[in-house]
Formats: sequence, structure tokens, C-alpha cells
Amino acid sequence: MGGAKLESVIQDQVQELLEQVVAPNEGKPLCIDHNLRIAIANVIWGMVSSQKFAVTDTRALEVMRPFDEMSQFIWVFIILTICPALARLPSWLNGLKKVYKIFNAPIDTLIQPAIDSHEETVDLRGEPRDYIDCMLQERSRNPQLFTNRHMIRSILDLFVAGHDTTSVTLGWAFIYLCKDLEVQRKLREEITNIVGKERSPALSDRPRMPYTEAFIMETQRMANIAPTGLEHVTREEIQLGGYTIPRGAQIISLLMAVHMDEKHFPEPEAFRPERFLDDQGRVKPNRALIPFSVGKRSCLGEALARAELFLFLTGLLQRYSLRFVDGFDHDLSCIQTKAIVREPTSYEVVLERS
Ligand code: HEM
Repeated sequence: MGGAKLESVIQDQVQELLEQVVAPNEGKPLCIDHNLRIAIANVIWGMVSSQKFAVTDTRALEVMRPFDEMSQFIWVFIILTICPALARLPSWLNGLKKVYKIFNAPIDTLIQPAIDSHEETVDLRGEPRDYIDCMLQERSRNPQLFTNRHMIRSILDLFVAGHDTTSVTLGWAFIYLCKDLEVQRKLREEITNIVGKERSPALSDRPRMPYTEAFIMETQRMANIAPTGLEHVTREEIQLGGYTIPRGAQIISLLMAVHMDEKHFPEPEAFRPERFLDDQGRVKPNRALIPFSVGKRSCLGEALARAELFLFLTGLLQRYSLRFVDGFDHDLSCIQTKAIVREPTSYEVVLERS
């Protein structure tokens, strides 16, 4: 799927969010988080299948349900890790039956039917319409490369890696905007100056919007939604910072430790987009900002995530100002049960047309 098509998939979701969710709730307390989660799931599903879902349609979000409910049956995996032989018991005895049922539901109702219909309509030599087409074209060139199960698994990977990460980052961005109304004013001023009110913000506006860019960078630095990278294994012995790390060692990078290091970011606890701007107000990159990690196995969805963050934020702030409900202030605390993604505790915002 080309960049322009992906941009319009995101813009559609932003417009629907504004028209169907925000407009009817103008001036009222709104927990926008749930609708953001639907919109981001729909963007991923649009990229995977070209199917367009309305922002009130939760079918794509259902793909995330098993992962959201994982804590309920995590004990099954713990017991099977301690005693792998139990996996050979019938699934109704070792608890796996319930796990399979929950995981298979979105595969049976959404993912497999989409793969089946793509198999009937794909042009194996033509321009791929979406991710499923790309996979089918690749498999036609090399049938041994992967199976149907691999394909389903890789679609689930896109949801797991690309869903909470993006929607939670937006959730933090709204908190920072409500906590610092001066930052919000500057951001909205830049949107008005560069985009105006007549058309929707586009990715081509981005190079001319350094304050917005700096705001997103500072949000990612402070929010640290992925405090660590994924696990990696060293392929050979390396020397690092005076330590010898043997071949085959498991490595997890602490991205948050870099973002909160005052050597790289003075007064790291302060939210200051200006730290990413030079004297002339141009974006000043900092190599220590690594929310997507670094190297060959860094985030595969960085470009998509950055496009989503920009278009959702600017689309919303173009038309609305945001504030917390009277008398409320978020203390930047996170939900403790989410082990991988740092998610803020819930809050409501009031959106007023500007
Ligand atoms: C703000 C949003 C996002 C953040 C902060 C983020 C961050 C990260 C981080 C830190 C890693 C681990 C890299 C490492 O261990 O070295 C990662 C991996 C990955 N991300 Fe993202 N991500 C985001 C959005 C997305 C999106 C939208 C997608 C795709 C739809 C995606 C797909 C992936 C995949 C597939 C990997 C594994 C890459 C590999 O192992 O080669 N991410 N991401």
C-alpha cells in the first residue's frame, strides 16, 4: 500500500472521529481513549486488508481482545512453562481450550475470511492493494516461504506491535496538552498558520511545522510507552561500556533510561518541546531520542506511527481545544498491570470548538 493511500486511510479515521464522536460530545466530559483505540485498529486493518470500517465499528478492535484479556489466563502459560508435559493433555484439561477459543474468534470471523477473499481477487503480478496482497504475491514467488498460519501470525503481530503503542502515545499527548495550555496554544497557532481551517492537515505540511514535530518528540521522550526494547540475542561477543557481553546473551535495551538521562536531556522530568528546537525555531534532532529503538531490528512501523501521531493530533487541534474536566489534574501515573506499554491511568477531556 502506497504512502498516499495510507495517509488517506488515517485521514478518514480522523474525520470520522471528529464528526461522529467528538462533535456530538462538544463541551462534555469525554473518555476519548476507547474511540481512539477503535480508530487505530481500523487504520491497521485498512493497511492489512483495504477494508474500511467506521469509527464506531469494533470488528478490528476485537483482534486486540485476546491480548487485552491475557492477564485472565496468564496462569495457563505459567503452569505450562513450569511443566511443559501438561501441554500434551487434552486442551479442556490444561486450560488451553479457553485460550484457543478466545484467540481464534477474531481469526475465524475477520482475518481468515479476508485472506480467503484476497486469494480469489489478488493480481499476483500487479500493484499490491494491501499487506495481504503483498504476502500472497510473495508466497506465489516462493511457496515454501510461509504457511497460512504464519500469515495470520504476522497480521496479529502488526496489531500487537502497532495498536496500543500508537493509541497510548496519543493518550499521553492529550494529557500533556491539557496540563500545559501554553504548549497547546503554540501548537494550535502553528496549525492555524500553516494549514488554516479550510482543509485537513496532510503529511506534506509536516516539514513546515517544527513546533508540532518537537511536541511529538517530547511526548515520546516523556511518555516512554515502550520503556524497553524487545529481547535480542548477541550473535558474537562484544565489548560495551567496559563490559564483555558473551555470545548468545539475552539483551534488553532500557530506552527509558536514555530518555530520562540528564546528560542527554537536562531537567528530564520537565515537559519542554523547545528542547528539540534551535534558536531559529527549526527542529533540532537529538540522537538520544530513541522511542522506536535503533538498529536493524528497530520498530518496523515507525513511519506509520509517526504519520498517525501527526494526523490525529493536528486534525483534532485544528478544530478543538482540549482541557481536563473542572477540578481534575492528571498526576502522570500509569496503569501498573500493563507490563509492556506504559499506559496512563484513565481520564476524561472536554473538547471545545475553536
Ligand atoms: C508510537 C508508536 C510505536 C512505538 C513507540 C514503537 C516502538 C517499538 C519498539 C521500541 C520496538 C522494539 C525494537 C527493538 O527491540 O529494538 C518495536 C518493534 C516493532 N514494532 Fe513498533 N512502535 C510503535 C508503533 C508500531 C506500529 C504502528 C507498528 C506496525 C503496525 C509497529 C510494528 C513493530 C514491529 C513489527 C516490531 C518488531 C520489529 C522486529 O523485531 O524486527 N510498531 N516498536
